[in-house]
Amino acid sequence: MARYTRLTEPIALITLNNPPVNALSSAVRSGIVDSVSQALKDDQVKAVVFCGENRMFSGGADIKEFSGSMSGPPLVRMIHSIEASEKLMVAAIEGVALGGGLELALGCHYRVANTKARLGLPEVTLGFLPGAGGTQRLPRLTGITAALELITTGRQISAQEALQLGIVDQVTEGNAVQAAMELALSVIGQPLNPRRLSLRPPVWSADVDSVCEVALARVKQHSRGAMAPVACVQAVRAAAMLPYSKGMEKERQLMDTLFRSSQARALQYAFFAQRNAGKWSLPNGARWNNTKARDVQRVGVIGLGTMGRGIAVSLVKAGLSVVALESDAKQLESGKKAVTAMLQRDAQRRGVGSPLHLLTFALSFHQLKDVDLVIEAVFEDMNLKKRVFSDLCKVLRAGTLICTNTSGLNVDELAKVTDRQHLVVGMHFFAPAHVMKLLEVVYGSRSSPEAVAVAMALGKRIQKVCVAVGNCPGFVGNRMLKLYMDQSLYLLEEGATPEQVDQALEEFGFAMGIFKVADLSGLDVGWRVRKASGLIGPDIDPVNPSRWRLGQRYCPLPDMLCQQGRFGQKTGRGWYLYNSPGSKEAKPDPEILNFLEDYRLKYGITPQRISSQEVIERCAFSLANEGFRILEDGIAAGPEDIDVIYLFGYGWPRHRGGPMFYASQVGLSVVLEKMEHYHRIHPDVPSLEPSRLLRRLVAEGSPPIQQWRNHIKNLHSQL
Ligand SMILES: CCCCCC/C=C/CC(=O)SCCNC(=O)CCNC(=O)[C@H](O)C(C)(C)COP(=O)(O)OP(=O)(O)OC[C@H]1O[C@@H](n2cnc3c(N)ncnc32)[C@H](O)[C@@H]1OP(=O)(O)O
Repeated sequence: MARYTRLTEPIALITLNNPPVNALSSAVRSGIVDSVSQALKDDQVKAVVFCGENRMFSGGADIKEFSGSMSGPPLVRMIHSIEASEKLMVAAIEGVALGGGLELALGCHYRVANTKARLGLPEVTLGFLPGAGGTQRLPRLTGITAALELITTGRQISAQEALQLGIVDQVTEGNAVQAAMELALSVIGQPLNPRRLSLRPPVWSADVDSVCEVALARVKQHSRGAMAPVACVQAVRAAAMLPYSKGMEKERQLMDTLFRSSQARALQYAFFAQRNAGKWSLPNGARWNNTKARDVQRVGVIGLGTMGRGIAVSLVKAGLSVVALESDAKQLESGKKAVTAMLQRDAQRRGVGSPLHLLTFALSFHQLKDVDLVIEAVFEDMNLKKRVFSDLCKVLRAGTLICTNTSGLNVDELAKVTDRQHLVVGMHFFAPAHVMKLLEVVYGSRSSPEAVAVAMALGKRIQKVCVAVGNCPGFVGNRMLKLYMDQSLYLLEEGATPEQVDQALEEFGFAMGIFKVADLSGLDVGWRVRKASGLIGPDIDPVNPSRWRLGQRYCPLPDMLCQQGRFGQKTGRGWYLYNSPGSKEAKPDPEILNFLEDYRLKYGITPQRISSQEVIERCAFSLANEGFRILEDGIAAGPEDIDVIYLFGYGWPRHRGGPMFYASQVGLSVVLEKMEHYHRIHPDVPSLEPSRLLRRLVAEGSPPIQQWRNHIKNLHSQL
């Protein structure tokens, strides 16, 4: 787990060996301690170089070990003894040095990095802080402003930036181990005390307090209830104010509180859930590791509206050739202008060359004849999409995949109009498609494993977090969203205001409440969908619309807003009021309060006082309850996939893990009890009825979320 090599020079090499990322597991730490002691005993050895197997220094502590009882040599003590050693210690950083990996390097007396290396202290993203001296040593190198930024965000930096900040002493284009050995030979014999960061005085400056205040305000605004970023600021402040040993004490105290917190558990769960999502499986047994994805180089994008533009930009940025098609010259011209501007801005920002040569604009389907895959991103209308699909089949080569960007239409129905049902899959992008990380890859009943593999690989290539899901109305994300939206609307009917619901959700950790999100997306989008699905029609009285449709409770409030031309931000009025159309700052609108009062009066609803707790329970538990139904239906492979979808597509606060994880943390029996309670009060809302799987899990003793898969009958995935 750590290999000791005695070189011909007076140098010993210690190689961390724990693929794939050389995580500092208990065995690796033991190996390091033994190797260091071997080097210290050898009189011929004057210096030690640390490196990682396969040109990967270290991805930090082994996150898998955090859920068990930690054994082996503690990281803090190990790093301390490396720093205190009388022999020269040099870190040769290639690949990544993250978390404990970077803390180990900070314990060395010198650091050399390859130009391609990336460094960072991402512990905050796992719910704690760099607790192996990172919060005390880094500020002593970089000063507190840079340390605060790096530690509270977990941002990874390039070797070049690390050099500018003083984190590494040298950057090399060549082999970092070789460069580290050369550096070691040139400094052997020089005094080590000035190189021991713990011996440096705190980088006190008169404005420590104000710098920390600013950082605290920033993290509080960004992280909405997450504890770790706040603790990171406190630890760095201690580095600036206290001697090293006292600062370390503070770091340990803060770490003790964070390490076993529910937030840390949620964030670590999210880390693995995100990685598990790539390990897709289909009901027929096909899986990520038994299906080959063929290469895709040229992609057609049909439709250059908001979604098509974002998709084209993502593809080009990843180095793929794109043929972007529109139906008329005017739309093509406006799409071309927008896509070109987006790509140019991005290239400028990243300081790279313009990739516009990868892009062709077209008006004729014939120009798609040589592409390997098409992503159709036309308007969300089944008939229009069907027309596009059948036209495509006339020009595409036999093996070309056809993907539809749809937020919920039936992929099987679309596939039926093609000559290649096995090559049709859904690709549900989220707006704006070049920014949002989530991609639901929807397999239909006829989609071949290869087609799913290709879509998943393409999604990964364009840096999306891809989740394979089955075909049902709304797939996973929007199927659940509908119930969440319904509950928020019922809460308005029953007495809440949009700001009250949004405030409760934002205090829970959502970046934006559901009504603000609705205003941002445009209320007309859902209105059109409801019209198309027959929920709104000529037989509905526009003045006194029915609150009962298709056999269940229905809230006509959003339709009534749309009738008034209140489409959200774009019209300057929606659930909130905006200074002007397109403006982003949402202000409570007294007109809406009057409108809600009149509405309740008209329908004889006596307004109730709705607590924030009820808002969260009805919204979050409804989401989880539908998630259980989705698992029973075999639409998602496991609870982790559902949570990943909510984390990356719907703004669910990461420190709460996702709706399924949240339900598991609150306790399944509590969720069941609450759902039974709300269903009793609202028998006209069938979705509030507890799902069968939730009942079964409670009856079977509420197993931990990692074991739910064993209790799901329809489940095909065995991670
Ligand atoms: C009071 C107690 C005191 C305890 C002190 C504890 C101190 C902790 C300090 C720390 O070091 S915490 C860990 C900090 N490190 C990180 O957060 C890094 C996490 N990893 C990454 O960011 C990435 O994985 C990567 C290293 C940049 C590599 O990215 P890449 O895209 O190339 O691969 P992945 O698919 O992400 O990962 C491959 C594989 O490796 C697993 N893995 C990655 N990092 C770790 C890790 N630190 N521990 C355990 N496992 C790790 C990952 O899960 C993948 O596994 P799979 O099975 O192949 O899916």
